[in-house]
Amino acid sequence: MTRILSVASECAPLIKTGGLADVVGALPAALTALGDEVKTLVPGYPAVMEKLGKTKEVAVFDDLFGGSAGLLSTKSAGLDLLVLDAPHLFDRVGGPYLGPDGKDWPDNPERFAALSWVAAHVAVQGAGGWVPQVVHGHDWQAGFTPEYLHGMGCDVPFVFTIHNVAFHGNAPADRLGSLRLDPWRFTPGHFEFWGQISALKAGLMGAQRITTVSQTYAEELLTAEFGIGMDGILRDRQAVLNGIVNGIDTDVWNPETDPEITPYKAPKGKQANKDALRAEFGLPEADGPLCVLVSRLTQQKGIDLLIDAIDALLERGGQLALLGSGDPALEAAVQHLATRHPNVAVRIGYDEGLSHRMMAGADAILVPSRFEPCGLTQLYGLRYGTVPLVALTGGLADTVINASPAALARGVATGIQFFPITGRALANAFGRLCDLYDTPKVWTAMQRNAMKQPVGWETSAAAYHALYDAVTEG
Ligand SMILES: Nc1ncnc2c1ncn2[C@@H]1O[C@H](COP(=O)(O)OP(=O)(O)O[C@H]2O[C@H](CO)[C@@H](O)[C@H](O)[C@H]2O)[C@@H](O)[C@H]1O
Repeated sequence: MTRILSVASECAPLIKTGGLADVVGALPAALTALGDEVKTLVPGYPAVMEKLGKTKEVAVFDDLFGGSAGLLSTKSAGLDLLVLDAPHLFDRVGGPYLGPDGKDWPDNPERFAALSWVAAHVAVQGAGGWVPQVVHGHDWQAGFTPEYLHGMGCDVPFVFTIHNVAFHGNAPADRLGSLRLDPWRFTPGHFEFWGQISALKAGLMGAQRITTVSQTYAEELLTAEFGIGMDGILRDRQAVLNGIVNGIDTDVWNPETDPEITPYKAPKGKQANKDALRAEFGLPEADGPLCVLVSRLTQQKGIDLLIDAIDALLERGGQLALLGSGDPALEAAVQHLATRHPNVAVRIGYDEGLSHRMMAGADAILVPSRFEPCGLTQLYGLRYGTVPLVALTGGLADTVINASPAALARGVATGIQFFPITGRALANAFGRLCDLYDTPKVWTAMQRNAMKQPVGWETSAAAYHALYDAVTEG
C-alpha cells in the first residue's frame, strides 16, 4: 500500500479540456483496488468549486503567489480530493488555461507554480494528518514540484508523467522571483531551457521516475521529431523513462449500460444508435461507413489531413460526423467542409454526452493524429465496436491491431492504421476501410474483436502500483 499525492491541472468529471483529465480522474479508483491510497490535488476553478459538497479546510496560506488561499479536503465523484482554493489564481471566467479572449492567462506560470508549491507543502506538512509517500505529477503544470521539494529539504520521491511533451510551460528568466525558484538552480542541469524557465524541464530533471502514456511514445520521445526540444534530456534520462499505456473508465464507457445510448451487447445493437446519430446530425441514409471524429481541433490531431483525404471516403458513400473545438482556423475549415458536402456534419463545441452517442452510433472512429502520446477515443471506439482508423504513431500504434492480410487471416484485426502520416495515406486507408465495411463477415468479426480488447485500467494500474513500490523502496 502506498499513499500517493496526484497533482494535475484537470481531473474528470470535475474539470476537463482533454485526455489528461480522464486519466487523472480514472487512475485513482484502479489504484485503490490494488490497495493504494490516492489523493488528487487540483486547482479550485469555478467549475470545480461549484461541484464540491462538504469540504474541510486542511491548510491556509496567507500569501500563496500573491494572495491568500486555502486547501480543502473533500470527496467527490468517488475521488479523494485536495482542492486549492486560491481565488486570485483560479476564480476566473474562462477555461483552465485561457481567458475569454482565447489567449493564455499571462500568469499561467505562477498559477501552476502555486499548485506545485502546495503539492510540495503537502508532502512536507501533510494534509489533515495525511502524508504522501510519493508525489505523482502530470504534465508541466506539476513540473516545479521537485524544485519546491528540494527547496523545502524534502526527499519524498516524485514521479512525473508526460501526457504531451509539446507543452513546456515556459516563462521568461525574469520571473524567477515571482515563481519562487532558486536562482542558483537556473542552469541547464535543472530548469533552464534555452534561456527560459521551463516547468516541464524542471519536472523531467527532478523526477525519480518519468513515465509517458504508451511504449511507442516513450521511444518516439527520444527523437528530435517527437521530443520537441526535450529529446536530449529524455535520452539522458532514458534509464528512468518508461511507457505505461492509458486505460479508460470501463464503467463510464460501457455500451451495455451507457445512459446516453440505446444499450447493446453485440455489434448489431449499434444500428438503432446509428439511426439516431444520423438524425441528430441531419445526415441522410448512405451505403458507406459512418465515421466520427471527436477531438480538440489542433495541428496535432491531423484535421488538415482529414480535410485533404475526405473525398476518398465520400466517393465510396461514406459519411463523417465531427465534434470538436479549438483552433479557430481549423473550426472554420471543418465547417466549410460541412457546407460543401451533405455527407459531412460538424458540431463545434464540447459535448460529453454527444461524444458517447457518436461512439455508439458510428461504424468507425478516426484518429489521424500527427503524434499521439496515447489517445483515448480509439479505446472508446474499441469498447463500442466502432472500428478505429488511426495514424501509426504513439499509443495508436500500441492499441490497435491493423487489418493487415496476416491479422485478417488469423482473425485478430481490430482496426486500420496508416503510414506515413499524410493525406494520401489516409485516403488509401479510407479505401481499405470501405472495402472491409463492404465485406460484412470480416467487418463484424473486427467489431467483435474490438469489443473484446482489454481497454480498462487493470494492467496499467498494476504497472503504476509497481513503480510506486520501486521508488518508495529506495
Ligand atoms: N469536443 C469534444 N466534446 C467532447 N469530448 C471531447 C471533445 N474533444 C475532446 N474530447 C474528449 O477529450 C478526450 C481527449 O483525449 P485524447 O487522449 O484523445 O487527447 P488529448 O490530446 O486531449 O490528451 C493528451 O493526454 C491523453 C492522456 O494521457 C493522451 O491519451 C493523449 O494522447 C494526449 O495528447 C477524450 O475523452 C475525448 O472524447
